[in-house]
Amino acid sequence: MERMQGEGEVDHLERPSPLTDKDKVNIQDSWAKVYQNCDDVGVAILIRLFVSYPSSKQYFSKFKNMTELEELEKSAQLRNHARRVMNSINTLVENLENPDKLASVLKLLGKAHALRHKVEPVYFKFLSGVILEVLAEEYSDVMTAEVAGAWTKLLATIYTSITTTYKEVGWTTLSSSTG
Ligand code: HEM
Repeated sequence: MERMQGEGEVDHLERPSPLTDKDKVNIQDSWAKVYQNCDDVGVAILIRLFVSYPSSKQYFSKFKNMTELEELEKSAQLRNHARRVMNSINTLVENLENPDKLASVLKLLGKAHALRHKVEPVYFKFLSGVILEVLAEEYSDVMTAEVAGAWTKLLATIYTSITTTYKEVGWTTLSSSTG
């Protein structure tokens, strides 16, 4: 069953605080391990999103009607998006010291998802929660409370930046005008 919107577990994503130097090192070190299994982890994250929040499949023309897990796992569109998500996160992690680059990558992402793919911003919040969940499960040795805290901050920054871009491109007007 679809999880409820606005669950407490992801509420903290709305209150980002700046990354400390220690946070940056924690993110980079843990990501280096995760990124070694880029394809598998990316697919695991997206599958978890689509299983926990089935309505998130609506945006993907090729698998929006798929319900079988095995079928979903094989979808080229799912695997491509998994790779794109992982590569984008990799770019962000590589540029933690470069706020201008971070801002421009996030702005492009926000624009593409708002204007081209028309994804409701709440799905970015769901995806952030799912990323934290899957990393905690699959990399429990690496994801100490401190490391998880650093990731929570980064994901909160991503979410805030995406929602800011959505507002800039007029998403509020768009959704209220279409009911
Ligand atoms: C951290 C979060 C995310 C990242 C980094 C990300 C990244 C990307 C990238 C790089 C692309 C391809 C470039 C483009 O079209 O501009 C893309 C396409 C797309 N994204 Fe995302 N995405 C994220 C979250 C989401 C979410 C939450 C959804 C919907 C539930 C979504 C739906 C889509 C769709 C439908 C496409 C087009 C797919 C296609 O053409 O096959 N994305 N995403």
